[in-house]
Amino acid sequence: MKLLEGKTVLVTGGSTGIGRAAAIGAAQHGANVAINYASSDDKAASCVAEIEALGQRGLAVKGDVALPESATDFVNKAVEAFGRVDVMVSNAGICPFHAFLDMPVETVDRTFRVNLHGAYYMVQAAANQMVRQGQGGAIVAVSSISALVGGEFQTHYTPTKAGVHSLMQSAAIALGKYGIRCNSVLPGTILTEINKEDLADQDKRDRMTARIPLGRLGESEDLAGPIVFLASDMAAYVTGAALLVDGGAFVNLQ
Ligand SMILES: NC(=O)C1=CN([C@@H]2O[C@H](COP(=O)(O)OP(=O)(O)OC[C@H]3O[C@@H](n4cnc5c(N)ncnc54)[C@H](OP(=O)(O)O)[C@@H]3O)[C@@H](O)[C@H]2O)C=CC1
Ligand SMILES: C[C@H](O)[C@@H]1OC(=O)[C@H](O)[C@@H]1O
Repeated sequence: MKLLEGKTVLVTGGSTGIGRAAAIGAAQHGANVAINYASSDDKAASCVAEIEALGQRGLAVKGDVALPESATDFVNKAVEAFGRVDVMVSNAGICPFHAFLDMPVETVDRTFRVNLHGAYYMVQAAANQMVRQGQGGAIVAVSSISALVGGEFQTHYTPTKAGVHSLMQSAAIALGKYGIRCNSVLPGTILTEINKEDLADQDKRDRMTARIPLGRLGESEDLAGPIVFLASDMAAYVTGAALLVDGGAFVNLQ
């Protein structure tokens, strides 16, 4: 059964990792998909090619999510190409690992702007388009297990993920009257570009893996199903929810 037949899905940070897996998952479920990305032209083009190979329409729009104008530009270009927006997956994010006491101001500022401000502008732009269309919609934000727990080298990052989680809760209230559902996924540790360097440390990798009841770190594709589900009518009565997708890591205290 295809869950997103005929829908238009927008994904920020769709060139690689979780965003790319979400974009391909949406196309496999019958959606036309527009992706935003920051700089990886070749990877964005190859994602569009993969969407088109699935028989769907694809579009890549370059833009820094930290800038409010990137959000309106992304939504406008998607509407120009596909006529409407049914789903926004707000996913783009960065995590430049760094110690707390000497954290550069620029690193804090950039991480907040990309991860939190970026999500805010994208969600707002998509919601305005959905309200104009008058037929509801679905917004799925990629938050993190890090919205709930800390990280020594992520003091600038975990607050942004808690912020994204909170944004989805407040947006669910603000947008419910328009039939727009807002939910977040909370991935655990997923093997992508964002943590390639950090997880090159085999000791850390082994420690992270040992905490996971399902016995392995996640792959980007592990997020595709949960994101497609929350975006689809199968989740018609789900809003303001947060779905952990972490192999059980969060609950594994002892
Ligand atoms: N991997 C993990 O363990 C976890 C990841 N997450 C979250 O998942 C999301 C995706 O991360 P992940 O797939 O792992 O990372 P990747 O580094 O693989 O992908 C990041 C994506 O975001 C895009 N991006 C980065 N900065 C910007 C920007 N300023 N404007 C627009 N696009 C941007 C990148 O585009 P480009 O390629 O062009 O730079 C790329 O498409 C993030 O929000 C992250 O916080 C949450 C929990 C765990
Ligand atoms: C990038 C990290 O490996 C990853 O990001 C998160 O949000 C997870 O908590 C992991 O720490």
